Amino acid sequence: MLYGRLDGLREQTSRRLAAVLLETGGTPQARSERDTATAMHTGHLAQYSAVENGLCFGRLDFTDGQHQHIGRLGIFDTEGDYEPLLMDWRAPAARPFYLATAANPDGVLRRRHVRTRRRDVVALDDEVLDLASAAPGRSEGLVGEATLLAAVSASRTGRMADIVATIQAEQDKIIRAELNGVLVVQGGPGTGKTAVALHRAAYLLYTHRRQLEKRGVLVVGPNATFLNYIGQVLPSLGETGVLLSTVGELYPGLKAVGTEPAEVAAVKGRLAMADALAAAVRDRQWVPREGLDLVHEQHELHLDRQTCADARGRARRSRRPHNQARPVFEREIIGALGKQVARKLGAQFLDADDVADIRRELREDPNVIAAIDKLWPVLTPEQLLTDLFGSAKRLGATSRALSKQDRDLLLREPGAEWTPADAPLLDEAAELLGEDDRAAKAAAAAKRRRDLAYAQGVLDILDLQDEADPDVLMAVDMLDADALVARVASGEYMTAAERAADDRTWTFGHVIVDEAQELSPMAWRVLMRRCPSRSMTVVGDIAQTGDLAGTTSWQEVLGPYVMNRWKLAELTVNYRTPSEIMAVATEVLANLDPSAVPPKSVRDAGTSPWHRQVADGELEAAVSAAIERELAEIGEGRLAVLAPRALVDRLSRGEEDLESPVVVLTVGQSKGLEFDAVLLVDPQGVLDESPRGLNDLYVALTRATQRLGVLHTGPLPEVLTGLAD
Ligand SMILES: Nc1ncnc2c1ncn2[C@@H]1O[C@H](COP(=O)(O)OP(=O)(O)OP(=O)(O)O)[C@@H](O)[C@H]1O
Repeated sequence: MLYGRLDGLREQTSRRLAAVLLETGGTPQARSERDTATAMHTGHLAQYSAVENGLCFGRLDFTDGQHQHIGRLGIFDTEGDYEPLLMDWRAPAARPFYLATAANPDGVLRRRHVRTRRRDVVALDDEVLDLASAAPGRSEGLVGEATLLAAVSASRTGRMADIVATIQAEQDKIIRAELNGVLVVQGGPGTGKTAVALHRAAYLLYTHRRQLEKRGVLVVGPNATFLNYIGQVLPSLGETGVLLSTVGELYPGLKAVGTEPAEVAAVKGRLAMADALAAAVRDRQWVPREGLDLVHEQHELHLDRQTCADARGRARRSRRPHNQARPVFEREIIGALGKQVARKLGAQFLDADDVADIRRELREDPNVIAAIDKLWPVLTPEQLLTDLFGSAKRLGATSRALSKQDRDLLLREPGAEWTPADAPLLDEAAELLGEDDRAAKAAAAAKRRRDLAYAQGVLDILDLQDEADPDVLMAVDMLDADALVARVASGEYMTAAERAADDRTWTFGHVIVDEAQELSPMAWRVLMRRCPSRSMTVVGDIAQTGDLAGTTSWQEVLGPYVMNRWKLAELTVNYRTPSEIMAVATEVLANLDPSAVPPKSVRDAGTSPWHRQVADGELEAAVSAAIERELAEIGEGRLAVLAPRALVDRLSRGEEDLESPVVVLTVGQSKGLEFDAVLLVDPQGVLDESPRGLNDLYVALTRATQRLGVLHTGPLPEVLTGLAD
């Protein structure tokens, strides 16, 4: 019945969309309403196809004899009295589905989980919430245990799936937490932090749609692979208005593909870089000790040191960003030069118009422009950083913020590719420099003239073609070039997320940060600029911090922005890693932080993780053999080989992505991901590779949902002695 309704909705919306698209003409307001209707119907159609799988996944039977079905979207009985036939999982009335327990049934008599494949029901799991089943020790507070265990034990596909059918109570509280303020979600590996973050985005958009639709929601992840891994979840929940991005991609157009030593990235991530960049900008506002000579139309002119210093002082006191302060500087310099020229011509013979002419000629003289460019150059963020990192002398100007050692680390060959750690610096530089928007405005005006000419051309052609029948109303009768350009340029068809992706200064209604422990202080500055309302969800695990610039304390990163006004929520149950593997990982965690409490696994795998020592020359062969054995064990699933960077190329098996049966990755690349089986090669190498080697080892051990094997050539690191030979 519900699928029948869904088909009906789809058909009705298609018809409405077709009708709107056929309409033409009308007032500008009618046109704008039409555009809104088009966007709305298109959005609904996308949502209807997104919810096709698992449309209805639950049913609640209440003690008063009523019942309610729960699903991916709300469907109402439009013929009768508008009763909900299917309740959206995000609606308040659906909450008991996630929260009711035998001890606290909230009017629920029975909770049913419905599992479907395509449009067929394949399984039902019922929980009767009566006192008999509330006996202690029966289940550990898990809701819908059978369905949950089926979900967590299923083979992985290489893409993350949504968890709407089995959200657990501690997760539900976070997903539905209030919109405002900063909420930190701390939880061990596999506790569903990523899943919770994404479902929270869907929940917030549903509950605060009016508030959030305009500014959009941003979800930040650590790298493109991870974003690819989680990319399907929100569409499967029917939400398309969320921008998924790395911090680097928030700087439009940047391809941060370069690599660099971890220590260099660590320096770039430090807060001191903000002061260093401010100093680097000031350093470009030059006052030459001997002044500057220049020639203007046969007049030999001289800008003395004091004149330059005064002009610089004026421009700085304007408190505008560097490029926007340049017109102030220019006005001062032109004024000073104008006086010199006037004196040479005989000031007493000149009137105000002559003086204005002199100034204009000065402003247009390439020699004068070149002189001003030397003293106060217009700079792009890219130029500023390239010049700074390419010169020990320029780096010297930052010595108040950076030590000699830091500056030596930053020095690099010109032409090097941008790295992820450069992205927050470019963004910071863009803030300090501002845009000299005179050029941009002129370019925009020129573009508009071209667009208008083009639009007129299009309309002329349409007009010519239709000359045959003067009685038929044509596009040209209703649309002039102006309106055509406005319609295309207004971006009315774009969602907030699409517009935000191209705009460095866009501010979001809510920002969700995943793997937040990895972000450097400079990256936090970027995110805070994008979220002045400080409505944020910050998700991570400080025991998994691998980046040297990353954090080991939430207060440390958030304090500068919200002091202690942030809330902490914790997740304690591990849905990914079986207890046998978690026992090994717990040993590592205890070495990392003796006070840390490991998350509790929901299930046993029934097999023990293993290790094997092999001779160095036989490593490749041993890895291949182990891959074959493990693949035979996991059948449909995915396997990852995790190794130190130095070994990854040696072990790589050619083209592969997350959906391949086997991938070879560094531990850093595997962060946030999961696989049915994991082969960890050379754990000692992982430990030696970074000062945060223990954290990396902890991450590597907690990626598997079923099986874990460790291959090593040297002795087994002491923290892993719990493994079976
Ligand atoms: N309530 C749930 N029902 C079903 N599966 C769940 C639930 N919660 C989490 N999972 C599953 O557990 C796995 C781990 O979740 P997720 O990747 O969100 O954890 P995480 O806390 O982000 O882990 P890490 O810190 O290691 O990145 C995923 O496969 C997720 O689908």
